Amino acid sequence: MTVTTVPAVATREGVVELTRVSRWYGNVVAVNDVTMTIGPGVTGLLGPNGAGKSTLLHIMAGFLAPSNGTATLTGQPIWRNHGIYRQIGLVPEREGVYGFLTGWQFVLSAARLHRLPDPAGAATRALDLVEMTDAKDRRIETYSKGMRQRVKVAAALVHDPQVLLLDEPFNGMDPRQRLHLMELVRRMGAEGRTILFSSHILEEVERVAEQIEVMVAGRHAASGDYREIRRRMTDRPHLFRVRSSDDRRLAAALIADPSSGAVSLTENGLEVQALDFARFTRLLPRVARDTGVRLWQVSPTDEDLESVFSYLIQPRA
Ligand SMILES: Nc1ncnc2c1ncn2[C@@H]1O[C@H](COP(=O)(O)OP(=O)(O)OP(=O)(O)O)[C@@H](O)[C@H]1O
Repeated sequence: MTVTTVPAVATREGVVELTRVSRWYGNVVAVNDVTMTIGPGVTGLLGPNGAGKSTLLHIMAGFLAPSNGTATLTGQPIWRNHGIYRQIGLVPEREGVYGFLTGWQFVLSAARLHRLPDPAGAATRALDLVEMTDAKDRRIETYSKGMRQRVKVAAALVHDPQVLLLDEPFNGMDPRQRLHLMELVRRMGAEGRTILFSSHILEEVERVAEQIEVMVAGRHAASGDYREIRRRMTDRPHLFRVRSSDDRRLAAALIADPSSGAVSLTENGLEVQALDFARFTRLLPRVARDTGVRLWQVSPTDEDLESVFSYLIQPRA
């Protein structure tokens, strides 16, 4: 007997698909011609501030209409499709919770808004899932950041949606709270839900997500396994500024090694492009020692997130 497993993308069950989606606000193009498929499991949506992550999540949640293109879930359009809204939960970035309510009241009101047949039962299950049962009768204003986030997740999950979208869920949490929420996100993904969360921190994304989608300046910059994305980020040429007791002598010695690319002398010292990052970081102190040059300053000039991400969107040979 042959057993055939049908991939989720083929059946499109629980699959969110964006096809050539753009969204603009007046003159601002927040999302620019994005085509993306998000299937069951955990996917991280990575990008610097202003990349268009929140806009994309809101389009997927049915909160915003695309200005152009289509967004579907399980093959059905999302925008103004009430049946589909039932299958999506969104945890927004902003707090959006009333501190005077208890966790129980907050999640129960979400269940009532969905007109669930058994709101109390649904609220109990959702609070249990995020391990907030013990604290459910305390007012939200007494919760820690992590607890508030988990209660927001419970409200977004109260109708048991297939798709859960989380906007910067780990922001502002302490490490323990972060681990706890990461564990919850992983568990929900393993149960077969389609989970997409946004972040601007690669380390955060790669600890939870198998698949990463990278957004830069409204464009879909890269997509893939986190190892591949990390490799591309580390392998890019790095630019360093170096100040030393004898820049000229150091430059001559560095040029001789293939791990340094262009080396230029400037008023502020040397600018060295390291083609092989790991090799260059070993080379520089060795060369300085061998040539008797003292290093005063070694600083990366292109380490900000924008330049790392920009590198990802450069066309490659
Ligand atoms: N309602 C709006 N009106 C005008 N411009 C907007 C609006 N919402 C977002 N933008 C702009 O669209 C672009 C994308 O914003 P968006 O919030 O989607 O990015 P983001 O990646 O989620 O960033 P952040 O992490 O800072 O929220 C930004 O330039 C932003 O200023």
